[in-house]
This record gives sequence, structure tokens and C-alpha cells, in this order.
Amino acid sequence: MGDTMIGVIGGSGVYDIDGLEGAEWRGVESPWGAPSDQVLTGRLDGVPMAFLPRHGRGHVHSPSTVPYRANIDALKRLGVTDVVSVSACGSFREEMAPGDFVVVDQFIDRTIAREKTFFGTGCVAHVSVAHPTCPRLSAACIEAGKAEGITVHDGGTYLAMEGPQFSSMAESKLYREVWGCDVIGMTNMPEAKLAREAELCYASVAMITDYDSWHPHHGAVDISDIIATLTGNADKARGLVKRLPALLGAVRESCEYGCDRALDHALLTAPEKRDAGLVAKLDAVAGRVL
Ligand SMILES: CSC[C@H]1O[C@H](OP(=O)(O)O)[C@H](O)[C@@H]1O
Ligand SMILES: Nc1ncnc2[nH]cnc12
Repeated sequence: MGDTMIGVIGGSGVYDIDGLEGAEWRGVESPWGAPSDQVLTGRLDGVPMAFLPRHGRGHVHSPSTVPYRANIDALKRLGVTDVVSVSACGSFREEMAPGDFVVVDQFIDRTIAREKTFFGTGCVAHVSVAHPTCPRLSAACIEAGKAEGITVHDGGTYLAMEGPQFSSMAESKLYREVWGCDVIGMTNMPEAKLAREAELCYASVAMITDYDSWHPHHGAVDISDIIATLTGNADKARGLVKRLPALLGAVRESCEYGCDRALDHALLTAPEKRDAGLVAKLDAVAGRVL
């Protein structure tokens, strides 16, 4: 048992949230570098909350340069237990339309130019990401979204691409027809992997802005169309987030799916062989087991 603290990572179009009591933008120092921005902290319905805009206020960071490790470390350092990622995405399914939300439960990671782990030489760890999202937290997001009147799809596979360009039509058809993906975006990897390494419950709310480039009647992805849909999606996302504290509660049991114990058997490096510098950097992420 412990206290819930909800962390929200806001994607494109979601640069703040409203309604927090005692709202304050706070700088958080991380040994993994500077996070994307300061973190907006406060309480919602008595539950502590921390909001971090993934690209920074003013959309400074591209998908490849978002400091994913610093962001996850900063949230963990603040005491966050549950991370809800809110992201824009393209759809590969006719029935998953722009304006709909998908609470995704699987990822295919096609990113190639990002730091993907907190661990490495001198402290090696292997965690499972077979089930990369937390079913309990995902269920709360689905319930919150439906209560807001949003069309929410329960589950789906998110293709994480490097970007920043959108996919070619051939790639789009490959991801949809051969790989069976449902949505596409540029940021949920390595974020979800790092959240698992940091023993945080993670759920991803993917907000559809477009049909990517496979759709015979919608043509190429167009950023101005995306931005038009993004604004409405961002308002819906803020409504969804406001409902989370009541659903999650202020007190938290140990995660029944084991997200908060992901490192129990993951560390392979013998204690006497561990790199002191790396171990020091891992204080927040892995301090429980180091
Ligand atoms: C605004 S279109 C492309 C951009 O939007 C998404 O960002 P986020 O996941 O942070 O909402 C997508 O992944 C791309 O980075
Ligand atoms: N079609 C798309 N591909 C990648 N990222 C996106 N974000 C929003 N729409 C997207």
C-alpha cells in the first residue's frame, strides 16, 4: 500500500492541464539530463498529480530529441506511481476514426535513434515488456474517456516510428496489412520501455488525428488537418485526465500486474562488478533493488 501520484505526459497539442489545486511549475534535476520542461504539480480531487509536456511548452523537442530518460526519471523522482501518456497518432483502421481515442496495449518499436534504457555497462538489466502497459491503469483511462463521451477503443497496437517525416504509402500499408498495427505515432517508444524499467505503471491514450497515408479516400497525411483535429482531441484529453483521480483513488495497492516490481529479477551484474557512477544515477529509477 502507498500513495497514488498520477503523472501525465502530454503529447502534441497538450502543453498544460487545468484545475490543479496548488498548481506550480517546478524544475526537476535529473542525472539523465534536463527533462523536456518544468513539471506542473498540484492536486486533483486530493490526489497528487504531475504533468510534463513531452515536447516542452512551445513544442521545442522533436520526437527523436525528446529526453525520454530524463522525463521518466524526473516523474519517478517526484514520487509518481502511475504514468498516463497522451499522444497524437494516425489510424490504420477505418473504424478507428479521427477524434477517437485508442488505449493501446501493444507496441512495435521501429525507432532507431534514441537512448532506450537506463541500464548498460556496469549495471545490466533485462525487464520484460511482453505486456508493456498496465491493465489496471489502462482500464481507468478507458472508463474516464467513456464517461467524457469520447469514443474509446479498448486495446490496439501502436507502431512507433522514428519520424519526423510521416510514413510513405508503402510503409503505411506494410504496418497495416502485414504487421497488423492499429495506430502509428513517434513517441511512445522508448517511453513505455523506460517506464517499465523505472517500475512505473504506464498507460497510453492515443488520440487519432488522421488516417496516415494508406487510406484511398484520405490521401497523404497533412499537418494542417492534424492540427485541426488536435485541438479538439486535447480538450477531450483534459476531460479524461480530470476523471482519473476519482477512479484511481489516493491510496494504491501494489500493482497486481507487477509493474512496480519489474526489476525484482532483472539485474544481472554482480554487486562487486557494478559501476558506482551508473549505480548513483539509478538512485530514483532502481534504488528499490540497488
Ligand atoms: C503533430 S503530428 C506528429 C507528432 O505528434 C505526435 O506526438 P505525440 O506522440 O507527442 O503526441 C507524433 O508522435 C509526432 O511526434
Ligand atoms: N500519421 C501519423 N504518423 C505518425 N505520427 C503521427 N502523429 C499523428 N499522426 C501521425
